[in-house]
Amino acid sequence: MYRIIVLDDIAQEGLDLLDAADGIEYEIRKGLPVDELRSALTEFDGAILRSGAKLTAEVLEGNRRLKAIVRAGVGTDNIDKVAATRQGIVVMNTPTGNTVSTAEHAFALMLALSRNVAAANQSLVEGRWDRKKYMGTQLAGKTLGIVGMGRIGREVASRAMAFDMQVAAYDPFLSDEQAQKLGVQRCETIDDLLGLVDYLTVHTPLTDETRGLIGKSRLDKLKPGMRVINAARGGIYDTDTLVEGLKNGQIAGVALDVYESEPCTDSPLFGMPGVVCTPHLGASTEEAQTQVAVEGVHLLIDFLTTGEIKHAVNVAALDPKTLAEMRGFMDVAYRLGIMLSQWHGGGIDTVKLTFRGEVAGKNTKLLTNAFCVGLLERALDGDINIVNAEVLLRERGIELTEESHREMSAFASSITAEVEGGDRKVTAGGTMLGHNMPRLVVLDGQRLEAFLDGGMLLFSHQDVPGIIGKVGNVFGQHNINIAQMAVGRSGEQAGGNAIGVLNLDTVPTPESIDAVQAVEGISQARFVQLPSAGSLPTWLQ
Ligand SMILES: NC(=O)c1ccc[n+]([C@@H]2O[C@H](COP(=O)([O-])OP(=O)(O)OC[C@H]3O[C@@H](n4cnc5c(N)ncnc54)[C@H](O)[C@@H]3O)[C@@H](O)[C@H]2O)c1
Ligand SMILES: O=C(O)[C@H](O)COP(=O)(O)O
Repeated sequence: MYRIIVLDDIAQEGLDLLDAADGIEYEIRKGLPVDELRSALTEFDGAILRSGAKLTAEVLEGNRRLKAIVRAGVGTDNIDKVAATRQGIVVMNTPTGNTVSTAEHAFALMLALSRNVAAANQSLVEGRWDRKKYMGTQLAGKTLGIVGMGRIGREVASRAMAFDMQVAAYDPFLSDEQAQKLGVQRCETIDDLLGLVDYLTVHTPLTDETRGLIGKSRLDKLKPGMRVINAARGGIYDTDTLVEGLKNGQIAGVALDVYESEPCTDSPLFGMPGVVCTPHLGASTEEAQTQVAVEGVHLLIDFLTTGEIKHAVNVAALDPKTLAEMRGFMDVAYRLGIMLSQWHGGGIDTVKLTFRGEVAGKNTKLLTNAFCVGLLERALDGDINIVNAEVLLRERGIELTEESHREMSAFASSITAEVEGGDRKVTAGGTMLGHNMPRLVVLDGQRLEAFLDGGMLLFSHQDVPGIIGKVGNVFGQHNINIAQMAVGRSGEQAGGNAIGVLNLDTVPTPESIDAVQAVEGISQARFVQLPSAGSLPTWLQ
């Protein structure tokens, strides 16, 4: 008998499936305090939950029985995935079941803001017939800004267009071509978007990049009198900034469904004029709850009874022999992905991977997935791994092609990646030299040899005397130590295009990068951050 624990309210349709499944029994145990939760989990093989239960490292630590956790919903931020992975627990979610309901809720909040629905209702039921006070604004003709054009962001966009709104969007993975197809105006940066929009809605996970997206430094960049909506994750807008913006009129309305800490029954925003809030109801429709419960229960039963893993958001089990054999080149592929996402720096349309030599005869899917993890992980807050990376890449409309050639190039094995989007194409080749030493051996067609490690400054330049010395001087003046340096060029003759790579001991200041960029003969300089050995994902350790 497999035992499943149900930790939050899920739809009856999901429970009916559990009742009907052979070899499965379940218990509903909601609202357990930490100690009881920790001990309860040791009696079960699988768990299913929503955003209520918190599966922290403390709760999961030492568990030898639990093998799978299913989130009946999207966000897995209430599950410590690093801890789960270390415990060998697969974490899965149901990425699409509540997409439409959440988009509709964001839209409901936008309409409620525009027409003062909540405040007018409150005033009426308190006995006032106040038609003057609640003058609203029309959505048609206004511009909606969307940060995060994933599943929910795109559904919101199509609804906004049906309401005759213009849509401007920012998402690092949105290319011009995709934006054109979706009928939205793509903004290069978040700041480009902010000044344009009458309404702003966010549909990203909470990451280091999205936390405090609207904070004090951006308040005066907003179009005066605009309105903001958050049905993604609490913390994306800074609460104090929203309060200040409402008070000084920079912001006319705030609608929130999510909070930094939940449950939340106390916020300085509650009760302020122009504020409408709901208690995390985005996914609370009969349709969404039925879909996520049914899908979630299927995921658990299939995993426990057949070993099938779908929609995993942490590391999938790989047999130890394959992993040992492939780990070095998976590391190369992963680092090339991280480097090229930053070196390209914009929306990506196509990725081409070429495997040469011995590695071409191995399981190159693992290498492709490792590359895709590197390419996307900065935008996806770690909810990406070697199991789901390729699917997530293709879901974003990025075309992926792979080629394998058994004959060797200059190295026994190598990986070349070509990333294209907008009018920019970047390429990089990598290999392993020695034991566990990922190296960059080609960048944008120029041969070189550099460590794929830590902070790196990449710069394209003319192959003329004096440039390297000037770059060295800049970093000397800014007290930044250069650990390693490599230069390369495509041909044998001087005078053409060349590339330089510096491994730096500290993160350079924006001023120092500007100073490098200003050196005559340098066409482009960019700092990229790669992981050091201690900060690799678990599947590479
Ligand atoms: N309120 C609710 O009940 C509810 C329901 C479902 C989902 N959510 C939350 O909504 C969020 C989005 O869900 P989804 O299914 O659309 O996810 P998704 O993965 O399909 O889309 C997220 C998008 O955000 C983009 N992104 C990441 N970092 C970014 C950044 N710094 N700037 C701009 N864009 C960035 C990604 O490229 C991606 O396209 C999740 O956090 C999820 O937990 C809330
Ligand atoms: O990430 C999600 O799926 C939503 O935030 C919904 O959360 P819920 O399942 O607790 O309603």
